[in-house]
Amino acid sequence: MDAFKLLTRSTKLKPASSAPTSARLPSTGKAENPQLFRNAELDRALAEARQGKKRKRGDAAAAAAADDDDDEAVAVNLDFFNPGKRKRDQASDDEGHDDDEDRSSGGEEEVDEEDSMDDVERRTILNSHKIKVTDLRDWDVLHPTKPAEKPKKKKKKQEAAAAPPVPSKKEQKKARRLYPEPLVSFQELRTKHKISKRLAENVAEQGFTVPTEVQLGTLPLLLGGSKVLGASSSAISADPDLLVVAPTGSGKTLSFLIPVINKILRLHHEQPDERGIFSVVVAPTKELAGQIVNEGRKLVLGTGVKIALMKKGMEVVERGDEDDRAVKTTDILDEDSEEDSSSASDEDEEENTEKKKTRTKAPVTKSDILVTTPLQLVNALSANRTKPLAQLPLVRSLVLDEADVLLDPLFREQTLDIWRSCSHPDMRISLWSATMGSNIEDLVKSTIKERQEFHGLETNSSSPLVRLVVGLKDSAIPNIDHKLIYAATEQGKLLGLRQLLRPATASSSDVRLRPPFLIFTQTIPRAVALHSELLYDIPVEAGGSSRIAVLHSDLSDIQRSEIMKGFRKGEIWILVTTDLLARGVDFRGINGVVNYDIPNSAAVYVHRVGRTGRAGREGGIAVTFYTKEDIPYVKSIANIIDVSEKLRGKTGEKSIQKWLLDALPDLSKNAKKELKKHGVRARQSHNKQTKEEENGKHRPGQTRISTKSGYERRMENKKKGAIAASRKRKDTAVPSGDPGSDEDWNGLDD
Ligand SMILES: Nc1ncnc2c1ncn2[C@@H]1O[C@H](COP(=O)(O)OP(=O)(O)OP(=O)(O)O)[C@@H](O)[C@H]1O
Repeated sequence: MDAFKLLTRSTKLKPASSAPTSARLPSTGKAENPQLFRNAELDRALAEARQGKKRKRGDAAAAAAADDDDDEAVAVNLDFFNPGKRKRDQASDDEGHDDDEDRSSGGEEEVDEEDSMDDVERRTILNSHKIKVTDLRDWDVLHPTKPAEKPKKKKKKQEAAAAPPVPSKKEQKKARRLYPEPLVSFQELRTKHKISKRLAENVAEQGFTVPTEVQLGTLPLLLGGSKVLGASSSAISADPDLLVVAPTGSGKTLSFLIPVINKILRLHHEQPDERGIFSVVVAPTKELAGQIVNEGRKLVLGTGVKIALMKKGMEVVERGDEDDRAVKTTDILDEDSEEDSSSASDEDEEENTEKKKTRTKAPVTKSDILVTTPLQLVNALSANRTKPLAQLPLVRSLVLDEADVLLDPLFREQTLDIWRSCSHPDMRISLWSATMGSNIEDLVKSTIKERQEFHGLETNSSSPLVRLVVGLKDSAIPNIDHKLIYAATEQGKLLGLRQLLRPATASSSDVRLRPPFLIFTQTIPRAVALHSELLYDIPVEAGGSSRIAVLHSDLSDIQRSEIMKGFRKGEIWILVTTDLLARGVDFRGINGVVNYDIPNSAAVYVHRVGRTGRAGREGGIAVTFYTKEDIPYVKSIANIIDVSEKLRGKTGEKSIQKWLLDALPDLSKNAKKELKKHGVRARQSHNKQTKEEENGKHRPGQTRISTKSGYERRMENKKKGAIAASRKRKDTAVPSGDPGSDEDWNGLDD
């Protein structure tokens, strides 16, 4: 069934050939290449150069294999558990899953040093894929001044004269650049980085052909086993704390899960008696946390590593407290309220219900990896805030996915609490997002220091904080088309949206958006209202109202997961939602995103539109409607679109004309803050009189989602109310003189 054809209600659709984009829609399948910044010619030249280098070595075997499969040709030392050694021990993993496999493929060969890339190759590959790696340590840590040796007087004078001048900022910046050896193929995970065979097989099982840029850059850094050269050829030790900014849909999940699982496998082998939570992955919403667990489950299959989603009532620490055997708990905060704040800070706040119930203490989880939203884990660590925060003493990796939002004021305290509760001296943190505010780096640096001091750990300069940026920081992916459409009024937006739903009625130059797609609104009530407005826009032949759904944090967990399933399966074609789904959630074949209401910040725009164009898929469209009220807030979005098109090297007419960019007003810092916190004020509380309306700045109902005029709606409501009242009068025999009967009737409320 062609969803588009049915939605257009037209049989006069142009054939696919005349609509060239349809051939490469995200929903049509796999992307040819998930790398966003590749240079095919350069890649070919490098591959040839590497092959030439191997042949030169006169190693006949390597040369023969290089023609076949480059990675197999690498003479391998597969000592997964002992990467520093040259020879492989007969290691086995604790569960015995990998034992035989590792041994059989291990061999006693040595790592071929010459297979390491030379400096020029590393730089060329990293630069061509727009990967920039920077050592963020303070300059005096990076270049400590040598302690005075008490030299002879004469020598002391000479030394003082020859003391190196403090380098300029530019020189420091250059000196901070790092050039880790990139991962050119997934096979190298095994051959160079010695991950377990089973894990490597699970990765291969996913069917990915080449690593994405973020995988290419971060996996070697996090897995170790290869040199990380600095600009001045100084090497750093692996296993750093890592801050990653990489485009939406670029495969960050795999980038952090592989090293996390690999580290745990190593720990299982080295310390078989030590069991507990070794890794914590924090994500801002349940939907994203659930998705990470699903991805993780595919990777841990048969490795003996366990991954679990944090659930209410789950015990994460052994308290040894008898009171806890059967505790009366007060679930002060429902986690939905936490997600609400991530979705739209302004949404009508859900009343936090206090649920008092008696429960028996559950056994402590046996998972190695715990994936959680911040509040859920903090509640578990503090017994719903009735006890001091417990520690997580075994955690070696803490992953903050969508780190910028987790460190935003809304979640900051909870996230920092989790961070501080990880007390192991070897704990490393990695922070991932497609956007990262400028304040995050300083916050991360100070928290690393603070945690070390808090736990009395030694400040370890050999575990640096490294930043890896793919492409341009805080920019939208270049492989989607952006449309910024002026709709003047709320009614104009609704008309515009209906035109997208039935493009056959629009002219050929108009945007064509094929389902499945997402529609974002500013608040939950607006999402609900838009959903009911569109319910009957889908023809019955196409499945009618069952094809459109609304998802927000006021729904129950079960409803939320049912809708997610329906959308993933393709049963739901159009999903109206809030910013709850703006981040992280991966619906691979989404053809487009509609910003029915403009996002609260440029960062939210980047994340919302990044739900399409995943893993390099072409043909995704991002439509943003704006009204007169939005004009003061549109410039940052227009700028993002402009930069994205420049990145793409788009020729011809640009989506954002220069005159528009020049004409749009800049937003003050305070106004930006205000917008981020509250959204566009005019549409804050749907169906209620807003402050602006009260002050006469906006006409009443101006921001309401409806094509009907206020007068029409009032008349309709009156009619409905009158009918309801008359029924009520008929149905219930009202005892004479009952004072409640009149007061109960509230049909005329509009
Ligand atoms: N090397 C690869 N080749 C092809 N597809 C890949 C590769 N790595 C990951 N993917 C796929 O890319 C999609 C996006 O991955 P993922 O959800 O990890 O992106 P992300 O970078 O976390 O995005 P976001 O910033 O939106 O959270 C997933 O469907 C994943 O399976």
